Amino acid sequence: MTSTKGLEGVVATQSAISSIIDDTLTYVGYDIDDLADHASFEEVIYLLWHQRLPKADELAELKQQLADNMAVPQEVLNHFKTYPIDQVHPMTALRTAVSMLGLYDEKAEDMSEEANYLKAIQLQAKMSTLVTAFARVRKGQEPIAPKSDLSFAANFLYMLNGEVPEAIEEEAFNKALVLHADHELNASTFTARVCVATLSDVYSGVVAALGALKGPLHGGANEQVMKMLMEIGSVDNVDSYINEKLANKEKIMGFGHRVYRKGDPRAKHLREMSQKLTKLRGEEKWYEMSIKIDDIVTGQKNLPPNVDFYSASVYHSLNIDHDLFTPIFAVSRVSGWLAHILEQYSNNRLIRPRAEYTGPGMQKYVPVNER
Ligand SMILES: CC(=O)SCCNC(=O)CCNC(=O)[C@H](O)C(C)(C)COP(=O)(O)OP(=O)(O)OC[C@H]1O[C@@H](n2cnc3c(N)ncnc32)[C@H](O)[C@@H]1OP(=O)(O)O
Ligand SMILES: O=C([O-])CC(=O)C(=O)O
Repeated sequence: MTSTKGLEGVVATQSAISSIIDDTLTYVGYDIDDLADHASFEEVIYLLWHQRLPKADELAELKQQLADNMAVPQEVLNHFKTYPIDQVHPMTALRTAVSMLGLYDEKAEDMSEEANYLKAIQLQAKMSTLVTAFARVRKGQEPIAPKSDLSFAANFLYMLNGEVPEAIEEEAFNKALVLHADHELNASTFTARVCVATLSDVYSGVVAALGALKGPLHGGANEQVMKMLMEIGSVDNVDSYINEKLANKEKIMGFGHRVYRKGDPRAKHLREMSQKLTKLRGEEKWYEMSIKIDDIVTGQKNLPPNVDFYSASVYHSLNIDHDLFTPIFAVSRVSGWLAHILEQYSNNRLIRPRAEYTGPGMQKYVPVNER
C-alpha cells in the first residue's frame, strides 16, 4: 500500500454539483464567471440543491422559506452572552452555535429526505443570523431581526450593521456569496461528506465542516490576508515584507492552490470588487498593496492568488470586522456543504480509506516494571 500525501490527485467520490476542469470552475455546468455576473445567491443555493436553476415561482418559494427560517432559538442567543467574549473566535462561536441548533430541532435525528431538506433550509437561513447576532452581542449590541423584503446578501449586511446597504455593497456581497458557495471536494466539503457517510445527522456534518474551514490553509486564510495587509501598512513596505517572507520560505496567505495551476477564476471578480470598493471608501491603499503583493508572489513564485486574497480587502471595505471574514465564507459555503451532504445521503457508502503504516515492526509486550 502506498499513500499520497494530502490525498493529492486522489479522486474520492463522484459528484454532480461542481467541477474544476482545466482551471474552469462550474456549478452544475454553469461557468462561475457567468454566475458571478448574473446570479443571485438564492438562485445559486437552488442550483446547488436541485442541480438546475429555479423558475420564478420556485425562487420566490425558496426566498420565502429562507425568510421564514432566519430566526434562531432565544436559548442560542442567550448562550452567546455566556461566552468568554474577549477570547472567542467567531468561527468557534459559530461552530458551537450550529451544534446547539441541533438541540432545538425536533427533527434533528429524522433522516428522511424531506426532513433533511428542511434542515438544509433552516441551516442556510440561520447561519447569517448566528454570525451577525454574535458579532453584535460581543459588542454589547442587540441582534437585529432580518427584513423579509431584503435579499439574502442585503439582509446579512443589514443584520450586521442595522442599515440597509447601498446597491453597490449589496451587489459586491452577493457576488462574494456566489463565488464562495461551492468548490468540488475542498477540505471542508470532504469533511462534511466523511461525517455524514457514517449516516450521522446534517448538523454534525456542518459542524465538522466548520471545523475544517476554520484553518488558515483553507477558509481561515482570508482573515490572515487582512492581518498581513495591516502589518505591511503601506504600499512602500510591500517589497521588503513579501521578499523577506519568501526568502524565509514562509507562506503568503491567499496564494497557491491544490487544484488550480494557472489561477483561481474567482480571484479576478474579487480583485475587481476590491478596486471599486476601496475607491468608494477612499482607501485605495488596500487594493494597491494587494496588487503589488500579487505581482511579486505571482511573478516570483508562479503562485497566483486564490479566492481568499482579494476577498480580504473587499470585506474590509464593507466595514466588516476581520475575524468575521471566515464566518462569512461559511455563510456562503454552507450551501455547498448541504448540497454535498444531501448528495452523499442519496447514494451513500461509508468513506473509509486506508493508511500506509510507517511505525515499528512487530514488537513484544514488556510489563511496565521491566521497561
Ligand atoms: C478557500 C481556500 O481554501 S483557498 C486556499 C487558502 N489557503 C491559503 O491561501 C494559504 C496559503 N496557501 C497554501 O498554504 C497552499 O498553497 C495551499 C494549502 C492552498 C495548497 O497547498 P498544497 O497543494 O499542499 O501545496 P504545498 O503547501 O505543498 O506547496 C507546494 C510548494 O509551493 C509553496 N507554496 C504554496 N503556497 C504558498 C504560498 N501561499 N506562499 C509561498 N509558498 C507557497 C510551498 O512552500 C511548497 O514549496 P516547496 O515545494 O519548495 O516546499
Ligand atoms: O478547493 C479547495 O481546496 C479550496 C478552495 O478554494 C475552496 O474551498 O473554495
